[in-house]
Amino acid sequence: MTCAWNVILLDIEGTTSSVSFVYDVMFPYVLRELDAYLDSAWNEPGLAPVLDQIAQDAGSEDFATWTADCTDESERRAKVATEIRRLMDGDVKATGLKALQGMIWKNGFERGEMIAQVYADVPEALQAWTSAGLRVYIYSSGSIGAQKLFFGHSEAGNLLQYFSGHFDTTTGPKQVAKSYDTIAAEVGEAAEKVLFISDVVAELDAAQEIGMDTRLSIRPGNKPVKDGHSHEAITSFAQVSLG
Ligand SMILES: CSCCC(=O)C(=O)COP(=O)(O)O
Ligand SMILES: [Mg+2]
Repeated sequence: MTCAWNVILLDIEGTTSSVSFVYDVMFPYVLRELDAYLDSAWNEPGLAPVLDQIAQDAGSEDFATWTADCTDESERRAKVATEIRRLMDGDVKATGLKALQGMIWKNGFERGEMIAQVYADVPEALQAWTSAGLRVYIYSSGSIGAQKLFFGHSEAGNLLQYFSGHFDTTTGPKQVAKSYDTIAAEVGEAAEKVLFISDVVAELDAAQEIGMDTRLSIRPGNKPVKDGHSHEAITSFAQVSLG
């Protein structure tokens, strides 16, 4: 059997998994744990680059410059917590925020306080696609660390074995065509050999602009999509026909 694609690239929220799991379980977990996490992890070396990224996302050079007006560490921590809450209120998909969320979710997934929801057709499709010789990658606004925690602790078990790799916003914004060019180059395929599935038309438009094939994911609870787009819609991965 010859297949139209060599690679399937997947979004998470609204595609493999429900928007409500992210908004009603994962984001509240971050808001609940944020202050305690910042207190306990403040001096850990892994936090420093994330704080620099949060400062850069806010338009500053680095964390030291961004917090130059703070008189002590508790003021610096409070400034970070306020910024994280502001970004989450606006659902901003900033790279630093996403990295910090991933670090906070680590405890939740590893202690079994959260188990990632995936649609029932997802594990079956991952199995079928990889058995057919396709490579599957994730491209999500969630950090690569968060993606690995998520699929490593799903209600269908550890699904990481199915993925050949992961991309997040460190590759570029999801609504920008150049990001998909970079991904095609990194996975070593012509854009035409990549199928991208997402719930967001602007992301699909960007992928289509460079020649990727696309499917619009329609799942319960997704934001309604306006007519007039040029993407075939699917309600289940079982509708992806390998030819
Ligand atoms: C494990 S990713 C958690 C969900 C998340 O934070 C997010 O922003 C998902 O965005 P997507 O690009 O997958 O729609
Ligand atoms: Mg999505």
